Amino acid sequence: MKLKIAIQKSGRLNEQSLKLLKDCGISIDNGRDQLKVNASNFPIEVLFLRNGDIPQYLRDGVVDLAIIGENLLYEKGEDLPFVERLGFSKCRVSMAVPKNEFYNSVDDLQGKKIATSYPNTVKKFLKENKVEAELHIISGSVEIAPNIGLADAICDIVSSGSTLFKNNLKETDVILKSEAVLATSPKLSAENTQLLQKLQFRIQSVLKAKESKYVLLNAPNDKIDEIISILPGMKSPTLLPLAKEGWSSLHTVIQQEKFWEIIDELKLAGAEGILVCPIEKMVI
Ligand SMILES: Nc1ncnc2c1ncn2[C@@H]1O[C@H](COP(=O)(O)OP(=O)(O)OP(=O)(O)O)[C@@H](O)[C@H]1O
Ligand SMILES: O=P(O)(O)OC[C@H]1O[C@H](OP(=O)(O)OP(=O)(O)O)[C@H](O)[C@@H]1O
Ligand SMILES: [Mg+2]
Repeated sequence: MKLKIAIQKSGRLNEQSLKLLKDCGISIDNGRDQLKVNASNFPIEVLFLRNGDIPQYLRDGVVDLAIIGENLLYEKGEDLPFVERLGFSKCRVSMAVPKNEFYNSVDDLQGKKIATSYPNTVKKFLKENKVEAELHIISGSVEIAPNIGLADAICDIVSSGSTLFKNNLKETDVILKSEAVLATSPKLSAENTQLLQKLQFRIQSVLKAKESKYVLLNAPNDKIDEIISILPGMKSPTLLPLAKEGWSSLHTVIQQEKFWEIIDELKLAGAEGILVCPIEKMVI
């Protein structure tokens, strides 16, 4: 009994997918050019594959799981389920046209030429908007297409927007937002579903820890109640007496994004020596 997980052989998702497995305590020693590796301490085999091939492998049950972009599921695997969002490789799939081109609405794409590596995504978008356009399917460097006269518009992945900017294009419509997900095969066996649950538990502990911070601070005892009222969602923080008479140390876990919102309030309320530490795993 062993799970087979596909991850991208090389490219945007490869490094962070491997890091996630490592953070889950799964050791894989992928020697150079090895396309199939067994973990030494978890019943899982990692297959390094081309991104675009992965949906079909999932469908056929050749692999049980895969780490892929949600956008690829939308393009090639709408029938395939996913069980976790993994929080990395966040991007969107968008339409774009030359910066100086007049663009009011999607109707302006009527009869135009659109270059893309994601034909099904574009077809769905055009159909929903009742627009007919001509597709040019290319496998990369899509943003160059309008500049070389190949197309009037493009549909591609946008993250920082710098590739669009450098190619004098403007984003006009966001078709979908995406991040890496853990997708599953519809043919997953009952035994492997159990293993998947084990893996998911580990992934959730890692993800939860990433979004949380362990905060320690010192404060005079008469300020502790006020400080606790500022801390979001805290039921019962740990309180320890300091050697200094009348002072305590307060320990708590808060969401990283909340921390910056409340730091000034904490200081104003009398908190001192505030330490913010990363959490490696969080088991709930
Ligand atoms: N600029 C980006 N920022 C964030 N995420 C991105 C970006 N570009 C791509 N992605 C995400 O990473 C995934 C993989 O992209 P990448 O360009 O590495 O591979 P690919 O060209 O789709 O596939 P292949 O493995 O066949 O080369 C995409 O499906 C998308 O979800
Ligand atoms: O908005 P940005 O931050 O500029 O990112 C978007 C770019 O990143 C991806 O290309 P990638 O570098 O993966 O090259 P590729 O075309 O070979 O896939 C995508 O295809 C865009 O071109
Ligand atoms: Mg790419």
